[in-house]
Amino acid sequence: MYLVNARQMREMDRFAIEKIGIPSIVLMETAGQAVAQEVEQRYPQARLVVIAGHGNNGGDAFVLSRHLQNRGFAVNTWLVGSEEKMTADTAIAYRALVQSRVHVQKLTPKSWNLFCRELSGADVIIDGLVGTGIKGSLREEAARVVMEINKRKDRAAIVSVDIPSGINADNGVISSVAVSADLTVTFACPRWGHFLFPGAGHCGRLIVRDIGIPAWVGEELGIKARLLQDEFISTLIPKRARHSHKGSYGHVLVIAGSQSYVGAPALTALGAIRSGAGMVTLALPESIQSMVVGLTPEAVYWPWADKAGSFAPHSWEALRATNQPRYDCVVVGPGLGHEVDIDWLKQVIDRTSGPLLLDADALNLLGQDLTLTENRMPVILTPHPGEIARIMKMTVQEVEENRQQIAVKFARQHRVYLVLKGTYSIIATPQGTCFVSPRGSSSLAKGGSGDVLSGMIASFINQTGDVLAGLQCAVYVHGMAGELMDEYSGGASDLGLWIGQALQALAQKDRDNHTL
Ligand SMILES: NC(=O)C1=CN([C@@H]2O[C@H](COP(=O)(O)OP(=O)(O)OC[C@H]3O[C@@H](n4cnc5c(N)ncnc54)[C@H](OP(=O)(O)O)[C@@H]3O)[C@@H](O)[C@H]2O)[C@@H](O)CC1
Ligand SMILES: Nc1ncnc2c1ncn2[C@@H]1O[C@H](COP(=O)(O)OP(=O)(O)O)[C@@H](O)[C@H]1O
Ligand SMILES: [K+]
Repeated sequence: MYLVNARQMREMDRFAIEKIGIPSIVLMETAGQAVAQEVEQRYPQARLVVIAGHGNNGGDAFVLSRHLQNRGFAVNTWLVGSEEKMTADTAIAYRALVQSRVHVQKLTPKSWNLFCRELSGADVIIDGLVGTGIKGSLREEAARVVMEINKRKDRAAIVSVDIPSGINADNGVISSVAVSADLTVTFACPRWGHFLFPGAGHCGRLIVRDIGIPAWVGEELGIKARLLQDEFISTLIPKRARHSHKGSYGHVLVIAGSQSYVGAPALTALGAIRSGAGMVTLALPESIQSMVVGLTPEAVYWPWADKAGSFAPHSWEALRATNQPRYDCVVVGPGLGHEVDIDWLKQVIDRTSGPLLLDADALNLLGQDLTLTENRMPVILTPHPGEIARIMKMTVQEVEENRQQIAVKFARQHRVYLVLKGTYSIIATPQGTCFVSPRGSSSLAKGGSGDVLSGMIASFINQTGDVLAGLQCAVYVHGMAGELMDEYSGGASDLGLWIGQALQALAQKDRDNHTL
């Protein structure tokens, strides 16, 4: 499913109207009906207050008001704005509502108290004040309305049309206030503002409804961002052949760990093992090997020269050995600590082949010289916002406010695959495309979950034989496993169990899709 900004949504609309010939009023009618259906299904017999602005978002709200009234709902509809400023389609939707003998009240200083009383008596409040057409911060009257809506949050369900009013659909920024919705019904495809914070935190449950714009329009318009979904991921999950052996599923090499971070290599190995890797070798500073062995008996151990509990400066020379097995994907970084230096990393990069994933402390080293991976492909970087901020010499806030642009620009410029981790992780490719995973949970907001993800990425790259597919599977399944795990009690080392459950759920989905 495509993920768009406000301009791209307008272009999709225009294409549907001008090139396909769907009249714009039909799109509005379909959009309004779609929200009406969602409300009818979820809140039967509710008393509704519908709030409409004079833009097309308000037009959608007028349409849904008419349909819900026709289905027997008690609806009070308010216009916040003026009839004169309505768009052509909104004016049509408004007239149809009025001519259906529905009284639309106008919000004025005089009617304000009545408006507040009606809000207090509502079971469901529909927010059609402003959608993707918002400019800057909400003006005073709209902001007051939003605050009144939010005051009823405990007593009424709040449903936003397209996007909660006050959120910038391009970047999720809230300049002043925004509606805090329980349910948001959007059309055709989601907008970035639904997945970028703080806006994303105001959407409640997000429903995407088809309004008749064919999916290929996104491709036609060159839209490069997509939201990952179960149906797509279930087709990527590699099948296990009955007639297979450990060599069939790839060999992962993890170069990680130090005295202070004994668990990190173990968690990375666990991520790889629990998601189907055939073989995992752990290269560790010699002195910590005995501690890690007890944590992951499935791994093969490769002790490297040690200096005070970290990799010694020349420990990379282990890679010179001529009798090494073939490693299909290499992970460097989890728990390295601060003792290794950039020359050590350079040697490791130069002396390994195949897909290379740099995580954690390896990313901090890479920040000292971004040319290190220039001649090495493919390279995968998995920073959290703090790590990319350090690499790019920005603040975490700057990163979080520009997640999409930073991920895409960095991946293109440095010709790497980048996973910008976070509540909705973004995968960006060297070609400039990007993918957002809607999956995840606060159960993952704990030390070590990123280490597990790195192992999963390597494992899925090997099993799918494709870097992008491996990244998509790993990030998505990691998020699903987090959703299945208890938010409080589940830790990174418990993820293994839930990875299995997530994979089974996806396999079932794939079977369902192929059953007539
Ligand atoms: N394919 C789809 O997805 C379809 C989408 N559709 C719908 O169209 C919507 C987009 O419609 P749109 O372009 O008319 O803009 P919209 O969101 O109503 O905002 C403009 C209005 O907001 C106002 N306003 C602006 N800034 C403001 C501020 N700071 N503070 C206060 N007010 C402010 C502005 O007022 P003005 O400045 O003009 O006085 C104007 O009235 C989209 O979200 C979806 O619901 C469907 O109808 C069809 C298919
Ligand atoms: N609230 C959340 N919702 C979804 N995913 C989350 C959340 N918090 C953390 N995660 C995920 O958990 C992982 C944490 O990685 P990271 O910060 O590198 O942890 P560590 O370095 O301790 O292993 C990332 O994949 C991130 O996307
Ligand atoms: K809205």
